[in-house]
Amino acid sequence: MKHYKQYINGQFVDSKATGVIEILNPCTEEIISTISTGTIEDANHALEAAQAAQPAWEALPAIQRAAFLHKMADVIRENRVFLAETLSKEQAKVIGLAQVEIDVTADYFDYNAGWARRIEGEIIQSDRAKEHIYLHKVPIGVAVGICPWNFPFFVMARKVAASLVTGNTCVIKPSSEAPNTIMEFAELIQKIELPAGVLNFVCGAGRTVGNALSKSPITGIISLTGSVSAGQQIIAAAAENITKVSLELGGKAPAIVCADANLELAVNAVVASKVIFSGQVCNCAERVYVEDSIYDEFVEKLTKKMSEVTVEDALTGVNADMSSLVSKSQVDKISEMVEFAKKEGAEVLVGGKRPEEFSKGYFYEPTLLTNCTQDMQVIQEEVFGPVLPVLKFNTLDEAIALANDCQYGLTSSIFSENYNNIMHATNSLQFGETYVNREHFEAIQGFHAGWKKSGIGGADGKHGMEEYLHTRVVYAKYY
Ligand SMILES: NC(=O)C1=CN([C@@H]2O[C@H](COP(=O)(O)OP(=O)(O)OC[C@H]3O[C@@H](n4cnc5c(N)ncnc54)[C@H](O)[C@@H]3O)[C@@H](O)[C@H]2O)C=CC1
Ligand SMILES: O=C(O)[C@@H](O)[C@@H]1OC[C@H](O)[C@H]1O
Repeated sequence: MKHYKQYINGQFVDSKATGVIEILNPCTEEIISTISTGTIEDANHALEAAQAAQPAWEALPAIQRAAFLHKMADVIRENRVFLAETLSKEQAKVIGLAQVEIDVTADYFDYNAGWARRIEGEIIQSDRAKEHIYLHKVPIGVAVGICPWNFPFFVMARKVAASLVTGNTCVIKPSSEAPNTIMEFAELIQKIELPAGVLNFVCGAGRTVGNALSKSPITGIISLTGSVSAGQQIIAAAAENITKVSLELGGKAPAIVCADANLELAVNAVVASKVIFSGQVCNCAERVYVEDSIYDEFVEKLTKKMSEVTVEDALTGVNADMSSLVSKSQVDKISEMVEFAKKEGAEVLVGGKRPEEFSKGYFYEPTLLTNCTQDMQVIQEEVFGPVLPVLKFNTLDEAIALANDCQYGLTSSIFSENYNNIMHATNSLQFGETYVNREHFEAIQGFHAGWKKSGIGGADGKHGMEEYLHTRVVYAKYY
């Protein structure tokens, strides 16, 4: 069985930690690899390597830094099937979606390489004669990327590509639930001869390795994708040095379905927004508000569609819609939330339990709940699984108020054929993203950013790239 070492300063090295974390295939519960529990010394060693490598990396013309990103994209494409299988096995992502994640990640590196010639400053008119005010955009220094397990490979690229093209060096900490694909990538890119220390990968626990990366004075920016609780702990650790944070945390996305919506389209989009990666995505539809006059018809169609969702082994179920959840703790959490919702009065129309046909794995049935009320736990707290609660509304203003009654503010959607409804909703929903008549999923050239407890800062596009830049202002007086 493979043991992944730490990748620090251009070398694969053993951690001094004696403990290992076992990585399971969630569908079979078989141990497929191990990583080190990691140490604070590993984290500091990686940060020191990144710090030492940074001035020379920044000094390279951006177009030369971008050339390395294109090479990373090429390596991913050359190994696309192997990487997709690795990803599918370590986290139970259905193979089709795993392949999409790998392919989009290659595109992401190419896309970010495209910023090389577009990192632009400004020249501003001064109030003084013979003076120019220059705004320079400069790298922050060392970027730390702390990754989640749900889209581990893509999210790693989000942090690496934007930080490297802007002239930062980078330390990545993969999630201990799904480090394999990232660590295989670390091995595969050896052939591109990236200067040592520019990109480092340190595995280990969040509370030790992640914490050390977050509180070090070397770290210039910490980008986390993960839970609210990890975000809060990282803010506390970053407070010591007032280190910049960019946090993409949880979500509780509402989907609003108006009476004038195209119901077929709405049903398909809502289900797609729920079952992608078994509902374990921050974007996923977590609650649906349906206008009273179409409620029965919509729920009937939704029941049919949710009943048709197929659940299979991630690697062999080539056409499956979803597979196992990522871990025992995820399936236990979701089972408890559904049981609690039932106690609070919810009615289960589809699913509501672990499927009997799997003797191993952390599977949970696609689940549809009705008879829900706004104050229930399943409406207020993130489920992060294949559970869809449905509620009724009478007016659009009521639906918007219910949607906004939430601690999160990442994604949301509205289904309507009425331009005024759509404009009113998109202007009133307190969410970083609103999708109109389509499923919830962002584009690499957009800006993925949550409001409220969903985060600070954001990723993707021009604004995501600029997260990794400081502004230096020079007042240049001449005679
Ligand atoms: N927004 C998102 O994309 C994600 C949200 N989640 C939510 O979080 C829940 C728990 O999943 P976990 O894997 O435990 O997520 P988590 O938030 O604990 O882990 C995400 C990453 O943060 C690291 N981390 C955790 N605590 C840290 C700390 N104190 N300092 C520095 N790094 C730290 C972890 O090692 C991991 O690499 C899920 O049920 C889901 O609700 C989980 C993964 C992704
Ligand atoms: O769920 C999230 O927060 C992210 O991990 C997710 O990864 C791929 C999607 O594009 C992101 O929103």
